[in-house]
Amino acid sequence: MARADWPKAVLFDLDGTLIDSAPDLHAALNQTLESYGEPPFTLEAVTRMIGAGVPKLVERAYAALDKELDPATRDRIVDRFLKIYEPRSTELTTLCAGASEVTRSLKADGRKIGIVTNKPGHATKEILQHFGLFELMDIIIGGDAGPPTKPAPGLLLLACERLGLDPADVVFVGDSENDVGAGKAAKITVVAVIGGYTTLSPEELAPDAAVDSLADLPALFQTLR
Ligand SMILES: O=C(O)COP(=O)(O)O
Ligand SMILES: [Mg+2]
Repeated sequence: MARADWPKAVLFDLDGTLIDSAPDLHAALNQTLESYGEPPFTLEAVTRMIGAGVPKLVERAYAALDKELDPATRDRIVDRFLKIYEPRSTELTTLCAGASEVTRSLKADGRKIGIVTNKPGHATKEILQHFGLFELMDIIIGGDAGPPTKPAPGLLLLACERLGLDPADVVFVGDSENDVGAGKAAKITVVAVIGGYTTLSPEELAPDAAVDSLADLPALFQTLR
């Protein structure tokens, strides 16, 4: 039987799914690297490093420079990166097509909506405020919320718990292998928006369903019910 109230909540990944944040992450990473005397990366190279949170972004940049970081040094670089990134996190960042419309229309339909991102919570909230999405969200879980980051299931499960919902009543929408992995581990239906920050093909990503654009989500939910 079709369940018009399913899904009860739609959780969204942030970077590469609702926002194109790579240009600001790229600029902030290069400024951080420059401050340590390291050379810059191209936007394309940095885009491939995004998706697993800031500590991994820093680790991946140094790995690409053939440098290993001890945890204390990495944490210092992460702190400097965040000091540079946070005040400029919406300078070049744009909303993905349909992000504002689809979140508003799902909410108007009576569904809960939220964000589950590996990006730290403070930067996440600032960015959502800037784009007028903060007030709309029923739940915002950042990468520093406590549980291990995606692809582990903990951030998604924390969102479900705080919403008081069973994972079976929730859909997660993301762009990368971290999102698909987390959704599957949490037993949450996971939809991939094609064209975000991943080097994998849709077949390799293997989500429960895929859409070319955020605007296709409401119609997809009808077919998944
Ligand atoms: O901060 C990141 O690297 C990724 O964040 P995301 O989980 O919103 O894609
Ligand atoms: Mg993402």
